[in-house]
Amino acid sequence: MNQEVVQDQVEKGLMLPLMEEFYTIQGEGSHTGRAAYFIRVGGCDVGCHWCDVKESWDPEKHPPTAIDQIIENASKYSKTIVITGGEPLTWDMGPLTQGLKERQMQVHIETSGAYPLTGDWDWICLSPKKVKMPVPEIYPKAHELKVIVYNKHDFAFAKAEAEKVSSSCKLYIQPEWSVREKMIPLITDFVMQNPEWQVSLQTHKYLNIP
Ligand SMILES: C[S@@+](CC[C@H](N)C(=O)[O-])C[C@H]1O[C@@H](n2cnc3c(N)ncnc32)[C@H](O)[C@@H]1O
Ligand SMILES: Nc1nc2[nH]cc(C(=O)O)c2c(=O)[nH]1
Ligand code: SF4
Ligand SMILES: [Mg+2]
Repeated sequence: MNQEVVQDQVEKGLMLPLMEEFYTIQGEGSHTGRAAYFIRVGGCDVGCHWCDVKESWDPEKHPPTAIDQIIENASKYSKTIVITGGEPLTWDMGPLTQGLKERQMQVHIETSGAYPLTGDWDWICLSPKKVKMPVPEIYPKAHELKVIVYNKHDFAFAKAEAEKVSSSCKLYIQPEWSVREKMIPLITDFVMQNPEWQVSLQTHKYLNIP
C-alpha cells in the first residue's frame, strides 16, 4: 500500500499505528483485577514528564495496522478490550470501537481527554493532565476519573477536576510510580479525609505482568 493510501486510511481510523497488544489483567482503576486484552495505539503529544510509555509518543515508530486485523486478534482473547496508548483520541476511534462492539466486546478507553471524544465506549477512564487539559465535552461522559499524584499540588487539581464530572463518576487517586513511596501516605490521608475518592495502584507492576 502506498504512503498516501496508508495516510488516508489512518485519517479515517481504518488503520492505526499499533504499538503493542497483549492479554493481561487490568491493573488500575475501577476494573482492577479483571482480565482484558489491551490495544496500545502509538502517538501522543501531551508530554507528561513521568509518562511510563514514552516509547509510544512518536506514531512513526509504530506500524500502521488495519483495524480488521486488530479486531480479529482481540476477539481471540477476551470480551473486555482496553484501548490505550499513547493517546488513543489522537485518532478517530469510531471504526475500531464499532468493529469491536459488533463482536459483542466491552470496549474501555484509557485517555487524557486532550482531544475530542470519538468512538462508542462502554467505559471511559479519564486521566486529566495539567499540561494539556481535557476537552470540556468529555467530563460528563467519564465513568471514572483517575488523577495521578506526583506532588502535593495534585490533590487540589484532583478536587477541581472532580467538580467537572458527573455525580456517578468514580473518583480515583493513583500515585505516580516513581514517587509512590513518598506519596502513598499523603494519598491514604487524602482518601480518609475525602471518602468519595478511592486509591488506585498500578497493581500490574506489583504483579510483574504487562
Ligand atoms: C500511559 S497512559 C495512556 C492513556 C492516555 N494517554 C492517558 O494518559 O490516560 C495510561 C494510564 O497510565 C497512567 N500513567 C502513566 N504514567 C504513569 C506513571 N508514571 N505512574 C502512574 N500512572 C501513570 C496515565 O495517567 C493513564 O491513566
Ligand atoms: N495491566 C495493565 N493495566 C493497565 N491499565 C492501564 C494501563 C495503560 O497503560 O493504559 C495498563 C497497563 O499497561 N497494564
Ligand atoms: S497523556 Fe498518557 S501517554 Fe501521553 S504522555 Fe501523558 S501519560 Fe503518557
Ligand atoms: Mg500502563
